[in-house]
Amino acid sequence: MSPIIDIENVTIEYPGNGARVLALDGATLRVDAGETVGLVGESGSGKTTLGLLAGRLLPRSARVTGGQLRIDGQDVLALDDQRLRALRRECLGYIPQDPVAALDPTMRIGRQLELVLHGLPSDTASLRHHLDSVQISEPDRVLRLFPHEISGGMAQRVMIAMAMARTPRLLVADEPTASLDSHVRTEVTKLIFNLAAKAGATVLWLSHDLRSVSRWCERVVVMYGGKVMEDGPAAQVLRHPTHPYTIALAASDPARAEPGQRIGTRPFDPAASGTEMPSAKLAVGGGR
Ligand SMILES: Nc1ncnc2c1ncn2[C@@H]1O[C@H](COP(=O)(O)OP(=O)(O)OP(=O)(O)O)[C@@H](O)[C@H]1O
Repeated sequence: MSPIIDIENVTIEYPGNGARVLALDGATLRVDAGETVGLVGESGSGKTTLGLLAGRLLPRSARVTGGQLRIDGQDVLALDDQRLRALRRECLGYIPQDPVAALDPTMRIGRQLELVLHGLPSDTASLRHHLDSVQISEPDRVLRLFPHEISGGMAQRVMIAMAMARTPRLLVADEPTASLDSHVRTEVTKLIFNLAAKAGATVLWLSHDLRSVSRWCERVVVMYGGKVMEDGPAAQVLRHPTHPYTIALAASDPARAEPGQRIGTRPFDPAASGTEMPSAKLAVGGGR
């Protein structure tokens, strides 16, 4: 059986100020169906870029300059628009970091959910059911509201409902609790993993929160400077890290971490370790 995510040596650049930013620098990752994978790494290490790549959801300015990508066996970079839309619809659920920005400000919540459900039952009872599944109270009222009329936490629950509405095979969640108050983070994290388990979805969980990763993910992948640095069972990677960056990372022991604790840039000094790994590499030669 082919892996659900098969990223091979992918390189992605963004135009920067006079130079290009190498966001992914030969990233390789294989994930089998049913796995729960925590993708961790400091800010700028390439997690979001890799998550967006899975659905070819990258901003227009991004340029894939090398490598191969298969999602659920399909060569995503070669798909035409129609097939790409079908892949996103049939296979992928995506929960973004910023739910409010991801919702269409001009459209009521109910209408946006209806569009996601295209081709599936989308009568009021069905819409209500999807909001119930993410524990939104008064779903009938919420269906009639515009995004600016709901809180950030509610918007994130709406995004979760949309991501799960078509029972995705792969759920990519990009720090979905980062914008939430600490007291609801645990609850929302549990909700997402429970819904994913019920749907039988593979989860790629992009996070700075080591505690949530160690609690919910069976496997941990550590990124640094656009590369995968370490990859293995969560308990092993976090308890017996081998790469200098992961050693520094795991020094902030997840068991002692506060809920929502972010992984900073503090722990690892590449110069001191003798390893050259700037976190966001600048490609030589200026813009393209
Ligand atoms: N739209 C963009 N335009 C230019 N550079 C970008 C863009 N998006 C990301 N980058 C750069 O690409 C590199 C990787 O960023 P990315 O957002 O993938 O990292 P990340 O690990 O997800 O960070 P964070 O944890 O802060 O979300 C960084 O240097 C970032 O500044």
